[in-house]
Amino acid sequence: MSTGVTVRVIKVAIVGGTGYTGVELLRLLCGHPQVEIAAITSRTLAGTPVAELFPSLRGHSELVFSEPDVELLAKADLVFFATPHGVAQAQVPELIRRGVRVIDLSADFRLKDIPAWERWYGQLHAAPVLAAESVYGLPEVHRQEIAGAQLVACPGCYPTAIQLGWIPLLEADAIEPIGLIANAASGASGAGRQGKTELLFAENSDNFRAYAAGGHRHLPEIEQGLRNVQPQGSDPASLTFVPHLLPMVRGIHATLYARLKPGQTLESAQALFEERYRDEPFVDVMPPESHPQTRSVRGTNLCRISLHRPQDGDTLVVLSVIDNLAKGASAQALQNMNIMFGWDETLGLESPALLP
Ligand SMILES: NC(=O)C1=CN([C@@H]2O[C@H](COP(=O)(O)OP(=O)(O)OC[C@H]3O[C@@H](n4cnc5c(N)ncnc54)[C@H](OP(=O)(O)O)[C@@H]3O)[C@@H](O)[C@H]2O)C=CC1
Ligand SMILES: CC(=O)N[C@@H](CCC(=O)OP(=O)(O)O)C(=O)O
Repeated sequence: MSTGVTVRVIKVAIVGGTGYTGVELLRLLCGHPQVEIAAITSRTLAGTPVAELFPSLRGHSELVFSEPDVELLAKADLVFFATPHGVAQAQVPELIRRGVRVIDLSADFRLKDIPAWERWYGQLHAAPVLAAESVYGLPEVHRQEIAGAQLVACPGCYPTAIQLGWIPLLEADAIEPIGLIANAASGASGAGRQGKTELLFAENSDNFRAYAAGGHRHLPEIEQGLRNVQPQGSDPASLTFVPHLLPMVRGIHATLYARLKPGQTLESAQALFEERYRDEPFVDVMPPESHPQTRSVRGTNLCRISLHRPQDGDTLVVLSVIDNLAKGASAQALQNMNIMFGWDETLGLESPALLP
């Protein structure tokens, strides 16, 4: 997709460059022709060359980690926050005042319901007005608003896989919106690059388990996104969401269960998906009854989706896979950047998945 806008090189900065989404952003940005990476921050490793911490970037980056200083960040045209929740909401207001554009990968600006955010994240929100003004960075729904946004809140990884798997059906009022069920499993990189016992190799390998089955903080984000696309007057979508931890590094596999409304079939649902995502460069609607694999999207910005109708009953099963660090975080952030600056949406995101 070409917008005809004049192409220029912009300066970007990454806050949180020692984490998994930060380094994934850096990997992708190194191959982006319109971007100069002006700064990458770490409080713990300021002064250390990036390629010393991440040898995969030797020969690709001469950058040295800096302290996350607002004067440094304000020199950039665009700042990515790849930090735990609570960090961006404290630092973004000043950058916004100075006219810098921001893409936040954390949950700080995703929810419009601030009391809900405060309940789920257990702290007061420091910038509720900015949260109200931010644009939710799911391009398949908000492309136009993203183009003009100063602050984009990148969706969470589970919410991306799950929303893309149900949006065509809810927009067309083709499924019962109440009582949806989402079982989703994530690779361990979804939990970030931090030392938690349950993420040790000896705990997580050769093992499979659910977590937060009684309520995960992505639930309100998913419900907000699903309700946003429903026709007016519909019963608001509600779901049971159970996340699982997979003994692998990257990838999310979501299995979504919904009841078809009378008159709907596998074929009509398949037609809805094919029509809805026909022009989407990063959503692949596979033939019905196929089985998308996380491996087929590893390192890419793709979401691959397939539909099933077991035993010809009234349940429609949607399978949706993404790479949590890519379409679930950093590659989606790049897609948002491309839209914000009027570039081809696929710039820097063209490579196929890594195999094996
Ligand atoms: N991992 C995933 O698959 C996904 C993650 N996300 C979200 O993206 C964000 C980043 O995730 P991830 O990369 O996994 O996290 P990591 O834990 O791997 O990295 C966090 C980074 O933030 C920096 N940081 C921590 N506290 C501060 C602070 N107060 N000020 C400035 N920098 C700070 C850390 O560096 P240092 O301490 O050296 O400064 C580190 O580089 C999180 O909000 C996460 O929920 C969203 C979608 C998917
Ligand atoms: C496997 C794993 O632990 N995954 C993380 C999801 C990471 C993510 O997307 O986080 P935010 O929405 O907070 O940005 C979790 O369940 O907390």
